[in-house]
Amino acid sequence: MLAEQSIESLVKRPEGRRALERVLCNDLATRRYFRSKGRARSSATILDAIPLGDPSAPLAWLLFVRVDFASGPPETYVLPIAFATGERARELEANAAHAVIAAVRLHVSNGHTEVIEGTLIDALVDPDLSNALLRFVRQGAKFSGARGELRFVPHPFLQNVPEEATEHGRLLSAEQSNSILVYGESVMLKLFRQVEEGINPEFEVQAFLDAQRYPSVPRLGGAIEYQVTGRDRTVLGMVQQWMPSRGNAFQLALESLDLFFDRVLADEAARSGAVPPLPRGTFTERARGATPPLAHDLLGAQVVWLNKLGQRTAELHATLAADTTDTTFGREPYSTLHQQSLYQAAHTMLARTFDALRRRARSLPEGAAELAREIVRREDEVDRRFKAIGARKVDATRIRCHGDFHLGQVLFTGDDFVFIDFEGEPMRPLATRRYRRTPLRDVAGMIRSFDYAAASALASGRARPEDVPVLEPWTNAWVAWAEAVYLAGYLNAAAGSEFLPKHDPDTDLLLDFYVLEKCIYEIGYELDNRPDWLAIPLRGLARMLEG
Ligand SMILES: Nc1ncnc2c1ncn2[C@@H]1O[C@H](COP(=O)(O)OP(=O)(O)O)[C@@H](O)[C@H]1O
Ligand SMILES: O=P(O)(O)O[C@H]1O[C@H](CO)[C@@H](O[C@H]2O[C@H](CO)[C@@H](O)[C@H](O)[C@H]2O)[C@H](O)[C@H]1O
Repeated sequence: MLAEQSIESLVKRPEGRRALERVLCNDLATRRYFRSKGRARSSATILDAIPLGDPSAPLAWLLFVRVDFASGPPETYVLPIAFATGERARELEANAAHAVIAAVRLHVSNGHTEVIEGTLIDALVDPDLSNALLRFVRQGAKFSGARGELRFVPHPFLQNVPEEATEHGRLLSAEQSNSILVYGESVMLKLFRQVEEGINPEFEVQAFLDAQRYPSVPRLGGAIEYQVTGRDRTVLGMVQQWMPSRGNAFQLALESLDLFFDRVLADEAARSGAVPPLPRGTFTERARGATPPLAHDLLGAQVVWLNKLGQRTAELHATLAADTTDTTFGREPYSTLHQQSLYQAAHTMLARTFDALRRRARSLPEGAAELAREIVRREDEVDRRFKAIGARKVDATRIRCHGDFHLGQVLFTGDDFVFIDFEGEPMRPLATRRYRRTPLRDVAGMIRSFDYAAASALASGRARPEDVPVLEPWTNAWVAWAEAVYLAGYLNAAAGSEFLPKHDPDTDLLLDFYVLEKCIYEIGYELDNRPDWLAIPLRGLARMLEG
């Protein structure tokens, strides 16, 4: 139990602070947003502590905590903390255990010493703080810590949303890379958990698309910035339009797959062992060929939405590729040097990921352990596939992209799609997430996502175990046709655009490289964050190596 005189002395007095730092060093590593779960931590240091609200009685403290590791660069996280006592503390311990950080005993002296026991919590679950945060943005509030200043900056969209419509903030979910507070039905605030000095790609791309009046993203409502004197400003959070939706496209795909499973199981031929032929050829050949009646039967109504998703993806890329005076956007040609560096980066990621698979072989979940053992033997084969990217000059264009494009980043409004989360892949350093790349990298991310949706639908337990062998070949066909229809929608809408390679073999080469690269990234991501999902990219990789 932590013991101090007040929360202020806990975060400021050297002894209190050191005890809190020891607690945080362990606590942070258990959070979904903590990036380097596989690295040995050496210590945590509170770099700054900013009182939120009236400095003499703050609602919460915003901590900047640097975590150091046995080797490699440190990481800094943002953590709003508050003290809960009595009924409130007990309620949180029972119903929101994820928000609890530590038990605290305060020895408060007001003439006599009073002992108050309570709980240190992640303050985002406190409705008073969530409501105050949006109020701070509306007011353009500023707060100071020992090192830096916190600034809340409103944008016009928020000024036009009446206060009554945003009265009650609620924390969306604890299981995200970042934390989201939703206010009524119209506004949300996202707090980025990892602080990296430099420009935040999500805010930057969102602001660019907002300025271009691009319709398929939420409007930007404001920002939360932090600045240490003499250093670059860091965006810690942003306010955005909340888009009412029927869920994300991953959920939509799962619903479609459920219906699809019913159709397959109702089919006599399928039940007696008939398997569908898989489409042949390269990515572009499959997409450019006519969609056969079988694919229409398999996909049902999804043909329409997959095609539209492809079209909307191309429109997003066309906006990101637009002529602009902003030198961090716009187009750049491919060069052999760039192609070589793509190979080097993929080679390094492959080696690091496969090393981690080997190191953790004993602790892998049952379904993944055997697959992992087999796949690590094929490292050279994967590496050779990556090497193809440098074998000849590719005639392609690089632009700023979404960066971590998958079905979960697409909201389905009922008849259309909205794109969110332009942060890039959270496992990569900030600077590399801002590079210009071929937009086919986003397309490759989406292609991988069809495989994820199909694999998780099969593993969801909805299908009876004895039906899984019947469903498997049909599910593979669903994935192949979903890919082809999505890509057809993309290629048609992007035809003639400068961001699309002029020649299909170049498109195929880039897609092949990036689908493989995403799959290796996913292995690393699942290993660190969701080992129960690890079998999905491992199987995906095995299939790619067969194909
Ligand atoms: N502007 C928005 N409108 C409606 N829902 C949203 C919006 N932004 C995010 N969400 C919801 O929050 C979830 C997590 O958002 P996301 O930006 O992907 O967070 P993270 O950065 O933590 O990955 C999304 O899957 C979606 O359900
Ligand atoms: O959504 P984030 O920005 O946090 O992205 C990370 O987490 C994703 C999972 O939440 C992960 O996506 C992988 O799982 C998805 C299903 O949950 C699937 O749709 C994606 O295709 C698959 O890559 C993403 O890779 C990671 O960066």
